[in-house]
Amino acid sequence: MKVKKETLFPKTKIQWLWENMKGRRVLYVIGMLGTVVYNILQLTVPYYSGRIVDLFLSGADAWKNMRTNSGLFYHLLILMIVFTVLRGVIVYGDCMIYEHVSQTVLYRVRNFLYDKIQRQDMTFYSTYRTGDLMTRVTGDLDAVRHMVAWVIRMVIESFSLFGVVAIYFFYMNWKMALSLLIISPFVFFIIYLFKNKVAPMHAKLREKLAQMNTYAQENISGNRVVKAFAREAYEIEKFDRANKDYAETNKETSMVWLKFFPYVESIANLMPVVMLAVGGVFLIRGELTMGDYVAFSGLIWAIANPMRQMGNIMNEFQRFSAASKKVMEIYYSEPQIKDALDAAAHPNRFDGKIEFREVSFQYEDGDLPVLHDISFTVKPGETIAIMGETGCGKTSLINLIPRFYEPTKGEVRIDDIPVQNFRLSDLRKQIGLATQDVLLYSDTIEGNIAYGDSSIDLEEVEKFAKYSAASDFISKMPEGYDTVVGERGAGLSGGQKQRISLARALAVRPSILILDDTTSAVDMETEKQIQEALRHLDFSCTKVIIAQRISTTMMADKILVMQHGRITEMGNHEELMAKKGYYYELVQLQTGEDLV
Ligand SMILES: Nc1ncnc2c1ncn2[C@@H]1O[C@H](COP(=O)(O)OP(=O)(O)OP(=O)(O)O)[C@@H](O)[C@H]1O
Repeated sequence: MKVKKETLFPKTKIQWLWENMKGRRVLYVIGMLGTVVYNILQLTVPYYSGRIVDLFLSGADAWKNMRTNSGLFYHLLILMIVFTVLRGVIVYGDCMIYEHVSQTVLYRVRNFLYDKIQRQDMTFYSTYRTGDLMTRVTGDLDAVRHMVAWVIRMVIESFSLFGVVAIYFFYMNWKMALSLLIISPFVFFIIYLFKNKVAPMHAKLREKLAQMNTYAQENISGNRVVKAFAREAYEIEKFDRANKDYAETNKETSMVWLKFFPYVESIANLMPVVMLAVGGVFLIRGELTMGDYVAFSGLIWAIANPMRQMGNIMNEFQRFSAASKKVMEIYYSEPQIKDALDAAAHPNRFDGKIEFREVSFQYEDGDLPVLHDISFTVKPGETIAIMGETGCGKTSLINLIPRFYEPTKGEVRIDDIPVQNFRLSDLRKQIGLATQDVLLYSDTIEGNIAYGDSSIDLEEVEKFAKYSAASDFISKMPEGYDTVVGERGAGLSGGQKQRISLARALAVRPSILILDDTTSAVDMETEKQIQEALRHLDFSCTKVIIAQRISTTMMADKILVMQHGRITEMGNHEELMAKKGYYYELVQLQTGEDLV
């Protein structure tokens, strides 16, 4: 599949969030309503304070009221306390709701992404770097969680607080309210300008983080190469540069707000000044009671703080925007290679006939085709050997059998059925593959061999290890088949890893066995043993073997010689020797070295 960097998503970011809140939406709406409610309750303290001041502290009858109407005083005081406690309880419950829903979204999206990534095809893996993918499922996803848990809450909090208090201000004294609120549109304009500046910064920041994570991941997994070339200092410096770059971009992003902050802060700070000046005049003129003045000043923060908070919210919103785009890119990505809608189930073993019909192939990011008009047939149970100089297209050819890639022209058939007509799982279950680059899991040797079919018992594992000439060295290990091989099979030689990988491919009893230079690192004697074992497997199996050694190819029923993506010679050992072409020359060359 061609993974487009600029993808149009079927849903907006907020719709996508909403979709992933399924099952928790009602709870989330309750949370949002709770936010509005506890912000309304913010009014109660200044309201009751205002009334207490007017009735019992500053009014002309204050002292008299206190003596004759002390019940009301305590009543107001108790209500103030009750509402304060109630507000505290709602805030607590509300925080729990936001946290709970955000964790649910995080869990759901993370699982979904992992599932998506697992099902992607080869092009996806060559398009995305591991560090970048890791950033998407960790840092980017956390920005999404933060949106649900904090940003949305802050938006509701700021707007509801601002709105409720503005209405209350107008209710108390519209002239006073207007004087205070008239400057607020400037803040929105400043925030709008800020948004335009900070949005690209967050996109850049996110790329820098992915770059840094990629360096870290590559260095950790490639530590042996680093050590072999004594490049530790170089790698440390490279990471340091990426780290510094990230830190600088982070700083730059923060600085953007600092450019706008003084204006917003000045406007917010102007509020108490306006309050003092205009409120004072209104008090003197008798247009405002002392109680209302107290209520106004007790709530002035509720107008100023949302203004201050706005920058922060916009900043976090842009972070979410940059991160969610990256997450959604994976979320909505579809592999090109997937089951055809009419793919029929094929649970039985294949006979093992393989046919390439005028197959050409080019990688999507490649400039030129790597395979040209490849045609050949392998009968069930036969062994075909593919040879040719490095880069001539051998691996590309065998990758078309399990549909890791699709031919750009022509058709690959198994048992006379185009491979596209099988379900991918049915097709791949019937193929045992040992790749050039051996990757063993951090598991026991037994676990690694039984990876494709965990139902097989130790006895069978031992049998497959015998086929691949691995049983001798495994039994010499102190813990035998229980030996845990580290990440990438550390602690084993290249040839040992290859033999375990071969046993793993055989352990699924495949109808088609594909070996990509699997015995290149084993000695001649061991390779002979393996070839002999492969001829006497206790199940029928067509073998496709990429090999460079004549000792392997001469036993094959058919040999394909490839040059520059084309088949230049085809036949068995005797036929190709008689041709006196490239194969003959190779035999001459190797006979002097290997075959005596
Ligand atoms: N994922 C890829 N994307 C783009 N080009 C690729 C990719 N993999 C291989 N190629 C190119 O395709 C060509 C054939 O590569 P391939 O791995 O099939 O050769 P090979 O014969 O198996 O080589 P070797 O013997 O070294 O393993 C090479 O030119 C290689 O650069």
